[in-house]
Amino acid sequence: MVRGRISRLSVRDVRFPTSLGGHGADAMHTDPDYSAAYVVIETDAEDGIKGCGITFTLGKGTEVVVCAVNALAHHVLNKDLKDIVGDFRGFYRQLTSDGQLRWIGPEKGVVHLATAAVLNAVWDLWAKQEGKPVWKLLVDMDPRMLVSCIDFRYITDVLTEEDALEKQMLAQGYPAYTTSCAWLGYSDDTLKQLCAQALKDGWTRFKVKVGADLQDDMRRCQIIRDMIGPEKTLMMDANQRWDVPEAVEWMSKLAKFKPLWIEEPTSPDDILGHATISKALVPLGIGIATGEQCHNRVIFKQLLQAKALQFLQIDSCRLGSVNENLSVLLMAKKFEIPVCPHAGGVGLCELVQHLIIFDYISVSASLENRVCEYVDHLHEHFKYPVMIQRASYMPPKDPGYSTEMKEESVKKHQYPDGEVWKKLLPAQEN
Ligand SMILES: C[C@H](O)[C@@H](O)[C@@H](O)[C@H](O)C(=O)O
Ligand SMILES: [Mg+2]
Repeated sequence: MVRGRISRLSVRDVRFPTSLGGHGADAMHTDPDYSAAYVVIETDAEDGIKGCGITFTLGKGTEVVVCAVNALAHHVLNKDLKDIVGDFRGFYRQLTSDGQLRWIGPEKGVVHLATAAVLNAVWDLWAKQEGKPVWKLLVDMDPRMLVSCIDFRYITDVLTEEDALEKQMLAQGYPAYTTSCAWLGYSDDTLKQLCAQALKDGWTRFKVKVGADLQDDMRRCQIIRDMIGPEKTLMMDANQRWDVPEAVEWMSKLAKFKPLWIEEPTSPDDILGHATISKALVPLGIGIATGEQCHNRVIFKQLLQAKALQFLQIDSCRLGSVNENLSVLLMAKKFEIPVCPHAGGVGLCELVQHLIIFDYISVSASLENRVCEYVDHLHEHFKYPVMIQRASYMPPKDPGYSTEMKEESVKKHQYPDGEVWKKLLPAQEN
C-alpha cells in the first residue's frame, strides 16, 4: 500500500574522480568524472522509507542539474504518493510541462535529466513501500495501471494506449556485455590485461571505443580481436565523433574486425544521418546502435520510423524515468528492434537492469540479439549493487530501484566539500 505525503526533497552533487584513471573516456569525453545528481525524497509516513534517485552526469555538469532539480522540487513537495502514482501520467506531464521550465527543454537536456532524477526517486520509494524491486513491481502491475504511467503525447501515430495493452505479455540472468576493458584512456597493456581477465571471468561480448584516430583504432581493434578470437562479439562506440560520410568511410575500414554494431556514429539528433549510415553499413554486417543521448520518446519514434537503428539503447536517466522508458520499450517491440540498454556511467547498471528484465518478461519475451551493457566501475558505492554471474545480470531482489547510495560514499564524494575532493582540488589547482 502506498502511503505518506512527500515532506522533503534533497539533492546532492556527487562526483567520482574517474578521469584520473582514464575510466569512462571516449572520443568526445576525454576526461569524464562519473557523477550523479543524487535525490532523496522523504515522506511523513512513520515507516522511515526514503526514495533515492539519480541522474548520471559528468563533473561540472552536475551543478546545473542540481539547480534544475531544485527548480522542479515544488511539484513533488507536499504531494501524497498515492495521488502521484494514482495519476502518474498526469504527474509526469505536470513535471515535463512546467510553463516556465519547459522553455529550456522541452523534455530534453538538463531539465529532462533532472526530471529523471526526481522520478527515479519516486519509483524507488513506491517499490520500496511495496517491498518489491522495480522490475517486479512492473511485472506484477495490472496492465491498465502500467499503461497509465505513460504519456502518449506525440507518439500516438505509432503507439496508442490500446496498442500498448496488446503488446503486454508475460525467467536466469540477463545477458550482458562489457565496456570496461577498452576505454580510450587505457594503454594497450591495460587493455590486454583487462581483456584477459574478462575472458577468464566468462565474458563473451566486448565493446571498444573508437573514433579519435583511425590508426589507433585499427591497432586496438586488432589487439582485441586477436585476444577474443573470431567467434566472440565485438561492438564499437564512436560517441558522436563523425560526420555522416566520415562515419561510413571509417567504419568501412573497421569492418574487417566484424563489429556487431557501431554506436553513436554521429550527432544523436541526426535521424536521417543515422538512416544513411545504416543503409551503407548494414550490407557490411554492421548495425547502428544509439540512444544514450536520445532526448526523448519522440526522437526514438523517428529513429524507428526512419529505420535508422538496428539496436535501441534506452538510458534510465536520459529519458523521463521508468514512465518514458516504458513507452520506448513498447515502440521498440512494435518495430521489432531489440533493446540493448546503455549503462556506461555511475549507477546506470543498477537502474537499467530493472527495465531490461521487465522488457524480457513482459514485453519482448526474447533474448535474441539482446544484451545489456555492463561497466565495472563504482558499484561499491551502492547499497544494493548489481550482481553479475557468468556475464549475466542476476535479477535484483531488494525492494526499490537499486539507486540508494551508501551515505558514507555520498559524503566522501560530495563536491566540493567531500573528503575526496578536498584532497584533490588543491592539487588540481596547482
Ligand atoms: C563518458 C561515458 O563513459 C561514455 O563514454 C559511455 O557512457 C559510453 O558511451 C557507453 O556506451 O558506455
Ligand atoms: Mg556509448
